[in-house]
This record gives sequence, structure tokens and C-alpha cells, in this order.
Amino acid sequence: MLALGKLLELTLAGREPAQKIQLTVDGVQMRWLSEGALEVRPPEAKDNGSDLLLSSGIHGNETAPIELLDRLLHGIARGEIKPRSRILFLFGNPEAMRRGERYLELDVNRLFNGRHEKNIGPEAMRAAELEQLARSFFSLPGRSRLHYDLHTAIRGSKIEQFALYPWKEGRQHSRHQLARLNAAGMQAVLLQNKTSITFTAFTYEQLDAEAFTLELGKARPFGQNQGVDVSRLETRLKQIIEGTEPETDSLDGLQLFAVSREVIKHSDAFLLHLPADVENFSPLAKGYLLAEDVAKTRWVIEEEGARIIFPNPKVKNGLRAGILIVPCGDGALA
Ligand SMILES: O=C(O)CCC(=O)N[C@@H](CCC(=O)O)C(=O)O
Ligand SMILES: [Zn+2]
Repeated sequence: MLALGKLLELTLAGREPAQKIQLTVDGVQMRWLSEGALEVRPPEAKDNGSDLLLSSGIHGNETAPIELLDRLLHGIARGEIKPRSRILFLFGNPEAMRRGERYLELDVNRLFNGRHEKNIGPEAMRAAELEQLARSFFSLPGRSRLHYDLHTAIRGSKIEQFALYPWKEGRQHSRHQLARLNAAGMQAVLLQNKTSITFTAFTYEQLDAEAFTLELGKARPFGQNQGVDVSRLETRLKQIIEGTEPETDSLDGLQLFAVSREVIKHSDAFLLHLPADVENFSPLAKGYLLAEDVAKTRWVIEEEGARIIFPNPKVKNGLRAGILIVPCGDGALA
């Protein structure tokens, strides 16, 4: 296998490859751009005009998505997967990956869309670099742009695999993209309704990409992901890469949710009234006191059919400590 196919090994070892550009037997170019960043270019005659950004390791302890991208890269470097798309592979937070931690000082996935400029330290610099790498990758005109940012969650989930779809004023969520996600094994999609500071919010809002955060199961250390079944997503990604993706427009079985409210932690007095092992998508009854914070702030459930995802009272003050979601229809899709 070409040495650049071993991007994960290089990244975990903190090594820069001696040779930055390599060609596979089929003339596919692999180009190392920076730590944890590698571009794949099909030969011009094979290029189908689509650009695909695949990122993982934005949270360093979310290893199933990192292993999935590693397998795809190996397949390309060995000539077993024959790309017709340009691809940018990114491992988001290499130092956190080496330490097996979500982040060191700052959550990289809260540092996009300008937030890195208001912070200092390695993670703020990395977010700026990731923005630059994505901006440059998606700068070619007339090509389709797709970004999947792959994650696993801190806790178990009543719905194992789901996507979060960013939002931008004046732009409609795409039915075709949801059908694609359905075919890739996602069981639910959360349609956002405001701007955000995540990586996919940046590529969606600023780079005009279709962009999704994909949650694939529960976070576990490297080599312990047998319980995370990414086979349907992996098959679909190979098809997208090779330009052999079957057409689909079916949303059958896909559950759609809208954000009702984001629960923001304002102070150290924040209290979340949920068991530590509560699962994502757990239903919450109307009238339930979900959280309390400074100045007698109370979060009481008012919504019919409310559920909670990503509850986390340990986030830094000012950040999201959970999302309250409600079921929604597909009427607003383009
Ligand atoms: O399990 C959790 O609480 C977090 C899992 C995770 O990392 N999720 C992403 C979602 C990003 C988005 O909102 O699009 C995150 O919190 O960064
Ligand atoms: Zn994550």
C-alpha cells in the first residue's frame, strides 16, 4: 500500500511523510496537505465533478468514524476503491486522538464560524486551519459539494444512527440528501433552525456545501468498535466515491425532528435533572423540570413529544448542554 494511505498511522505518530504526493496504480493522486489532512484526486478523465469532504476525529475519542475513514483510505491507496470524486480526508483534532480524549482545552466543534478568532491555543488554531483546508478544497467552481463530519456520541441512544442538518437563512433542506442518508443507514435527521458554530455549520453556511454531522453510535477506544455497525454508511460512501451510487428518493422509515430549544449552560450553578446514563432521544413529559441555572432560570418542558439529545451538564459555561427536539414533517424540504 502507498505510504500516504497510512494517514492515520502518520497522524497518531505525529509524523510528516517524506513524500507528500503519491500516485496509485490507476493514476489517483494522494496529496498530504498538513497533519491529518489528505486530498485524493481521480485522474482527470475519470473525475465526475463531485467534491466530498470526509472528516472525523474532531473529537479525539470518537474512534469508530476514524477507523472507517482509515479503511476507505487504505482501499484507495491499494487501488481497491477507484475514486471518481475529489476527496478531502480530515482528522480533526490529532492531539486529542493521540490522547484518546474528546478535546484538550477547547471543543474544536464549537470553534467554527468565527469562534476560533475569539479564542487562543492549539484547538483554536486547528479550527482555523480546518476552515482554511475546507475553504480551499471547496473553491473549485461548478462542482457538487458534500461534507460528512463523522462522530460517535458520549451516551447510548434510542435511535442509534442519526444526522444533524445545519441551517442557513433562505436555504431549504434537501429531500434528495435526506434520501441519501436514509439509504446510508441513518434512522433520523435533526433539522436545525438557526446558525451554529460546528464544522458542518461552517461548510454549509459559508462554503455552500451540503453538510451533515453523522452520529454513528457510542464512543469507544480504538479497536473496540465491534458494536458500532457502519456497514451501510461505508457501502454508500464507497458508492459516492466511485460514482456508482444507486438513485433513491425514499424517506421511508426516516424520522425527522426539529430543534425546539437549545439548553444553554450559563453558570456553574447549572443543574440538569436527568440520570447520568440517560439515552439520547429519551422522551420528556410536559411539565418536567429539566434544568435549573443561576438567577432562578428554569427549563420546564412545554413541548408535546419532546425528546432530549446530547445532554451534558459538564460543558463550559455559555455552551449547549442539551438539545430539546420535537418530531416534524417533511413539508419544508426542497
Ligand atoms: O454525545 C454528545 O453529547 C456529543 C456527540 C457529538 O460530538 N455531537 C456533535 C454534534 C454536532 C452538531 O451539532 O452538528 C457535537 O456535539 O459536536
Ligand atoms: Zn463528536
